[in-house]
Amino acid sequence: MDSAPVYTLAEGVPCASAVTAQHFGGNGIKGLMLLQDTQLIETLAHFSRERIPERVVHAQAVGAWGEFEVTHDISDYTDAKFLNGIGKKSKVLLRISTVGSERGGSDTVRDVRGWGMKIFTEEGNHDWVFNSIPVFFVRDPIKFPSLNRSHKRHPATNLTDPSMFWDFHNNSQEGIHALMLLFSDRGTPKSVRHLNAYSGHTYKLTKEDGSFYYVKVHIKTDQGVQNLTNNEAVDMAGKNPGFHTADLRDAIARGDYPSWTIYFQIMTPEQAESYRWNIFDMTKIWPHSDYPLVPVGKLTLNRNPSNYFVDIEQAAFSPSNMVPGWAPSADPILQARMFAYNDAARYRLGVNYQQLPCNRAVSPVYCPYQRDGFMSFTDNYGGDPSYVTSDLKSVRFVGMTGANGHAIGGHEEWVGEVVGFTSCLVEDDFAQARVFWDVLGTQEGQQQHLAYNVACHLNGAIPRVQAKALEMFGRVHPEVAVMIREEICKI
Ligand code: HEM
Repeated sequence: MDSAPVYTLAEGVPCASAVTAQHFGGNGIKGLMLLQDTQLIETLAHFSRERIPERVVHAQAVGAWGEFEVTHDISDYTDAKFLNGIGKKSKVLLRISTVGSERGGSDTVRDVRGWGMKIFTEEGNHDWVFNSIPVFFVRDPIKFPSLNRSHKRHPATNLTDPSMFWDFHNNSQEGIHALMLLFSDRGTPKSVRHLNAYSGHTYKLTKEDGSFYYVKVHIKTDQGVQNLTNNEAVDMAGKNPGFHTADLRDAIARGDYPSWTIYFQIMTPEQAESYRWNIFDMTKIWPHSDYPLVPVGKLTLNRNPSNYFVDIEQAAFSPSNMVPGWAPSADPILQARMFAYNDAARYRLGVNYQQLPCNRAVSPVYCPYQRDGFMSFTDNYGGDPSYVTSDLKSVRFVGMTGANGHAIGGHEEWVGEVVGFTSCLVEDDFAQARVFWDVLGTQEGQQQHLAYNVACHLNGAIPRVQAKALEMFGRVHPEVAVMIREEICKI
C-alpha cells in the first residue's frame, strides 16, 4: 500500500518497527534495555506526559463544529459584523459539558450543562460561555470556588457529599432558583441536542455612535427540550456513561444536524434603571412577558471533531473574547469571569494557547506585544518591534479603546463610569529631568559626560530615531540637545 504513511519517530526519522526494543545480550527475553533506544525512551517519556491539567470545572464534555447564521436584522442594536447581514454565516466550535465531574464522568449525571461556543468572526473570536439554565447559584464571584468545591469531592473521603452540597446552598440561598432548575428534570437532559442555553448574564449590544442596549441571550433547541427522569439518568450513567457523546456524534455522522434558534432579550439603559430586578444580579431572569424574545439567528452543528484532544480538550473559551458591537455589563460575576478563563487557559494550555488550531482566529491577528513564551507556532512577528509606540514600523489602530461600550453619559453615572485611559505627556514631565540637568551643571564636567555618553549610544541609531531623541532632550533644555549633537559630530 503505497499511500500508507511511513512510520517515523517524532522528528521524522523512519523506523523499521514500532514494537521492537533494543535488548542487551542477543535474542530471547531478557530485560536489560539500552539508553540508546531512542524509540523506546521517547515512547515511554511521551506517554507519561500525555495528560494536561483538566479544567477545574466543566472537565467532561462533548463537542462539535458548526455554523452560526444571521436570520433576522438586528442592526438597530449592534454593529457587530457577525450579527449583521441576513444569511451571513460564521464558523463555530461548540463544547457542551457537565460541571462537577472530572474528565471521564458520566454524561447523564444531574448537573448544569456548560455551553462553550466560539464564533470565528471577521472581527476576531467571539465566545459565548453560557449554561443550560438562565440563572446562577451565586451573585458574588468570591463564592464561586466554594460553590464548586461543595459540589465536588469531600477533602477527607474523596466522595461527593450531600451534606457539603446542601450546607453550601443552605447558606447561599440567593441561588434557590438555580437550585430548583437543577433538581427539575432539566438537570438530567436526554441529550445535548435537547437542551437550551442561556447567557444568564446581561451583556451590552453597542453601536459606534456610543449608544447601547442591554441584552440577554437565549439559545433554544430546535429538537425540543427533552429530559430523562432521575431513574433513567442514573440507569444510563451506569449502562452507557458516554451516552450524550455518542448521541451527538452519531446524529452528526448520519447527517441529522442538530440546530438551535438564537434569541435576544433587549432592554434600554433607561428601562434598566427602573426595572424591578437588578439586571446585574445573575440569580434573576427577565420574564419574557416583560422582555419578549427577539429572533436573531440559527446555530447548526454539522461536523464531528476529527480528534477530541486537538479540537475539544485544547479549546479555550472566555467571556472576555468579544468583538466590537458587544460589551460586558457591570455584572460582578461576569467581571470576575473576564479574568478567570484566560488565566485558566494559560495554566492549562500554556501562554500561546490562542495559536492552537482550535482557538486560532480566522481573521488576521497582529499582536506583536504578546510574543515568545512556551510553544510559539507562528513566525512570532519576525523582527517587528516588540514594544509599543514605535516609529520603526507603522501599525494601524482601529475600533474603540478598552472602554468599549462604556463611553457615554448619564446612565453610566447610574452604573459607575468606566473610561479608556492613556496618560498624556505634559511639559511638567520634563521638569524633574531639567532639575537633574541643573544638578549635573554644578558638578565639573558631568553635563559633558552625559552628552558624550548619550552620543556614543545614539550615534548607532538610524537618522530619524536620532532626530526624535534629540528633540526629546531639547524639551529638557535646548542646551542638552545641542551638546549631544556636538558630541555626535565629533565621533
Ligand atoms: C465567578 C464565576 C465563575 C468563575 C470564576 C468561573 C471560572 C471558570 C473556570 C476557571 C473554568 C475552566 C476554564 C478552563 O480551564 O478553560 C470555567 C469553565 C466554564 N464555565 Fe465558568 N466560571 C464562573 C461562572 C460561570 C457561569 C455563570 C457560567 C455560565 C453562564 C459559566 C460557564 C462555564 C462554561 C460553559 C465552562 C466550560 C468552558 C469550556 O467548555 O471550556 N461559568 N469557568
